[in-house]
Amino acid sequence: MQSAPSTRAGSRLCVRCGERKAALKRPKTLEQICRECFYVVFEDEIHRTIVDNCLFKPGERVAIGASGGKDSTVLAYVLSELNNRHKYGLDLFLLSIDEGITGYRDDSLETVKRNEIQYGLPLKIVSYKDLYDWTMDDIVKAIGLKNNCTFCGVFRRQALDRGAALLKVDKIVTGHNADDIAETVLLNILRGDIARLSRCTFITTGEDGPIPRCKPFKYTYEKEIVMYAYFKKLDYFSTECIYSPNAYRGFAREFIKDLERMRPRAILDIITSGENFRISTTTKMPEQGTCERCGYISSQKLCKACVLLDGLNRGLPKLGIGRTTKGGAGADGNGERPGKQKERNRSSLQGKHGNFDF
Ligand SMILES: Nc1ncnc2c1ncn2[C@@H]1O[C@H](COP(=O)(O)OP(=O)(O)OP(=O)(O)O)[C@@H](O)[C@H]1O
Repeated sequence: MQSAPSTRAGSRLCVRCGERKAALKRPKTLEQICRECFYVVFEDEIHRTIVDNCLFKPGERVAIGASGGKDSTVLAYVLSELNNRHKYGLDLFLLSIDEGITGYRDDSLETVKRNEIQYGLPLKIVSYKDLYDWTMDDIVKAIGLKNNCTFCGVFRRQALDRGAALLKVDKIVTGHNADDIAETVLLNILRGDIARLSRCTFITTGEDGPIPRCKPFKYTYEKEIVMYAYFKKLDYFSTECIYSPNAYRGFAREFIKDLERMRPRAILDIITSGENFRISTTTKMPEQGTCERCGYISSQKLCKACVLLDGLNRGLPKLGIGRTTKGGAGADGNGERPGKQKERNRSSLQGKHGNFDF
């Protein structure tokens, strides 16, 4: 269901081509441009981001994390266009994680299945039920609405890696956009999460982990993604997750939207600030190892997913939430006790959908 974005352009000519009537005011620059020029600048900026940051090598297999939402749908569409146009030589796949959220993910997966046909990209779906024997519906029954995003974020992160391994891809790309990254910078500052602050602006992460992840929309504004999807009539699913009442991120989001209204560059400025933070050399950072139980990357004896699963399976779903557990991955950002550097450096994996750090 697509609602019309506000495009607010007058009857002037496009400032780029000077020929066609302007159809929209570009949110990033406030230029009045026509639709055709908007497509060109939007796609070219993503192409430049890909080339300037050497995101891909010819011949690579790349999984697009496809939720059916606007960001990943536009990413799948634009990436396959650019791949053909600029001959990147990539083998693209859609990778969807079915968290088991009735009335939300089942519907959005139907959109991804249509995208599979529309864009001619093979789709792989991996479910929490198969991987963990728990769906998010089951988890919410056990833990309630508070903190469920922690489970979802931790489990999705691993599920994407496991799905990517099944597809034998070299890279995962996600639809995280400039607004998402600016929010994450702000939230990491507010939570004092230095370890995450230092890497949340990286365009590629996880190069030391199982499969690197990149964010080709790092500099792409959410409003422009919505406009692009709307004008191109892309088929996407636009309902918010029924289990994600993450108020803290919501406030950060609203704050950034207010700043953007006053100064469109604010989003890029926050990202630049995040990139330029320098972490004191005396700050202790977590050391990367592997989980003793499942072998997944972890800075603790057990990875966060195993700690959370332990809690669920023992009927103690709050185990691993908001408190550091002995021998297990530590505190979640929300339940954090102040002033404990060691804990603050650990994961606060709670994002809009729990996925703070890609
Ligand atoms: N269930 C999923 N399966 C595969 N990839 C996912 C899934 N959920 C999120 N992602 C990936 O993580 C990115 C950021 O997810 P987030 O939950 O923040 O949603 P979003 O900003 O609304 O993005 P989208 O509009 O693509 O849903 C998505 O763009 C997508 O690439």
